[in-house]
Amino acid sequence: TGTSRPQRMLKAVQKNATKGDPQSVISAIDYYCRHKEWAMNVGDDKGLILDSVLMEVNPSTVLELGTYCGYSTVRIARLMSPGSKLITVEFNPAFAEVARQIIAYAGLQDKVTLVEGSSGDLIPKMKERFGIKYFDFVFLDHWKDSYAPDTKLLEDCGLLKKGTVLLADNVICPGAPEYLKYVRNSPRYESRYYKSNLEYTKAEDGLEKSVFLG
Ligand SMILES: Oc1cc(-c2ccc(F)cc2)cc2cccnc12
Ligand SMILES: [Mg+2]
Repeated sequence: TGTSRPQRMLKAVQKNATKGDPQSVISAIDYYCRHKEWAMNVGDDKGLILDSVLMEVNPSTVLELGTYCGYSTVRIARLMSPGSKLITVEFNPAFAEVARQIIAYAGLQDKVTLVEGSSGDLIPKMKERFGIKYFDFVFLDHWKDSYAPDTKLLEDCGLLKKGTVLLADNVICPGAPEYLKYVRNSPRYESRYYKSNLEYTKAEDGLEKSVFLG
């Protein structure tokens, strides 16, 4: 066998980015994925929308579902205020291992708690394990058919408060139709679609921002 795509991405970061400089880590991954081999990071186009929505919220607590290699973890954590906390959940241990190293290379390990496991199992444990009362911001970027059930689970576990912002990746490609139906038809959310491109391609994709109304 040999190296995996995530391992090659990590090598590209170690070669081309500056330790402790999150922006250089982001640029190194974007360059690698645009010019060497595609990978399923949120990417630079949708990443700019993620940045602006995140800055608008300025959250104290963030939940990310789907870490992959940590690209969006770095994008989010680099913009978070001192003392704020990001919990990121990854099911795949090989992805988690690479993500830990990329997050540490960016120097953001103090803001980030990476938890390995299934979101469905971990969400009910957030309060007891991490002392989380509410999440101010949730980035959904894991398996698309988990978006809706995990959102309902966050509601049922009392982890959303009035004003919590959910931002979901890939609502067009690969698509999350059940999730869109749920947040767009529920009186408990105010949703809007940000049209963009599938990472590193010309295909359409976009982000859905949904504000929990309590
Ligand atoms: O941003 C993403 C993109 C894709 C994707 C894979 C193959 C395609 F041909 C198109 C899109 C999958 C994801 C799975 C989980 C989280 N994000 C993803
Ligand atoms: Mg994605």
